Amino acid sequence: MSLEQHTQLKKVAVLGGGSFGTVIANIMAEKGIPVHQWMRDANRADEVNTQHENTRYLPGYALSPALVATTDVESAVRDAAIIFVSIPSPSFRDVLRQAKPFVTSEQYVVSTTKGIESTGFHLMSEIIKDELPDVKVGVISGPNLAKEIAQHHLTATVIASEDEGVRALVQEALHQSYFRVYASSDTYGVELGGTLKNIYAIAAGLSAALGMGENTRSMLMTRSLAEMSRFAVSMGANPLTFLGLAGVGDLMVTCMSSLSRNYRVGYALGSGQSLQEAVDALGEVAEGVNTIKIVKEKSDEKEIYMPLVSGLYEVVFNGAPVKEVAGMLMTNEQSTDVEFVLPRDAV
Ligand SMILES: NC(=O)C1=CN([C@@H]2O[C@H](COP(=O)(O)OP(=O)(O)OC[C@H]3O[C@@H](n4cnc5c(N)ncnc54)[C@H](O)[C@@H]3O)[C@@H](O)[C@H]2O)C=CC1
Ligand SMILES: O=C(CO)COP(=O)(O)O
Repeated sequence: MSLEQHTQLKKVAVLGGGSFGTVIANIMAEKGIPVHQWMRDANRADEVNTQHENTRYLPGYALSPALVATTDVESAVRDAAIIFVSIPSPSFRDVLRQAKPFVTSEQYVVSTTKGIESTGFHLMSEIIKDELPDVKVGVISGPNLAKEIAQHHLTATVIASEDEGVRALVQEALHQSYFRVYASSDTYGVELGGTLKNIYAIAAGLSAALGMGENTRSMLMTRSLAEMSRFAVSMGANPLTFLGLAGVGDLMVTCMSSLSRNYRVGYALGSGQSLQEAVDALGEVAEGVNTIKIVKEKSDEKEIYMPLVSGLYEVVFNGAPVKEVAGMLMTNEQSTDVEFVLPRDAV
């Protein structure tokens, strides 16, 4: 479908009834675009349609009365110009398969999910291409705490796609007075940025719970950026993407806000809870927990130097004391600040 044909957005679909799916759907409903949000829970759909609230994931936030929720995936997806998929990574492929019989090659499919499929290291854009090889694909990512968007705090995101039409249409669909959408062609880098920062948000929550200071937090965030861009570049991403909203922008918000679920998991661990207790208390997805494991495995396999990931893995999954791990990181071999300026092996 050409861009001209798309410009009147007659219908958009959002798959997922959680906090992010709901705010993305609501942004478009508020500007008059017909939005069909698919969710599996019939009571929740009924609540969105009649009370205009999602009390499980966004309690206390009024939703647009124009937002239509449904449990029928066919009616949600059929004839939608864009299908946003906002489903946690472990279920992403399964939900795409449910939608697949009703999706045509003219539709655009855009992931909002910040995670990696555990078997085979697939990002969500790769799963879309795998399951729906004929559609055009995009991802959105950036510093986008759902509850702040629901309150209309000024926010920006990135639409990344190799296809100009996808980028333009998503900008048109999501742009709002409080929501600005920037474009990128580095799909893999933007997607990895959103995914990897969840790991470091857990580390930031841990260090906050242990009363570490602001110097520590700045060091942690900056070295996290160095580590995540090193990993992403070795996987084929553009390092400059990490200077943008989907890199440093998302890293900052997630490492600094207690609204981040990943940060909260880290904080709970640092306060003495077990991983199971921390995850159970959250009741929502914290993608970073699985991502630590998946990225640790991949970095070991590809021999990518990721001391923060290795240390965090020991803390989260093997019960290593944080202070001991932090001590080891501080006494590691000497290194360089920005390795794209002075390579690591130059010291
Ligand atoms: N909440 C946020 O602030 C942001 C979240 N994201 C990303 O968006 C993705 C979705 O996150 P949230 O909406 O926040 O998660 P959430 O935990 O709030 O909700 C997850 C939703 O997915 C549904 N779901 C899970 N498995 C399902 C299945 N098999 N079939 C049907 N529905 C299923 C749940 O019922 C729930 O409605 C995550 O990857 C997250 O990292 C991205 C930006 C911001
Ligand atoms: O990705 C997010 C903000 O950009 C949300 O982070 P959490 O999944 O940690 O809540």
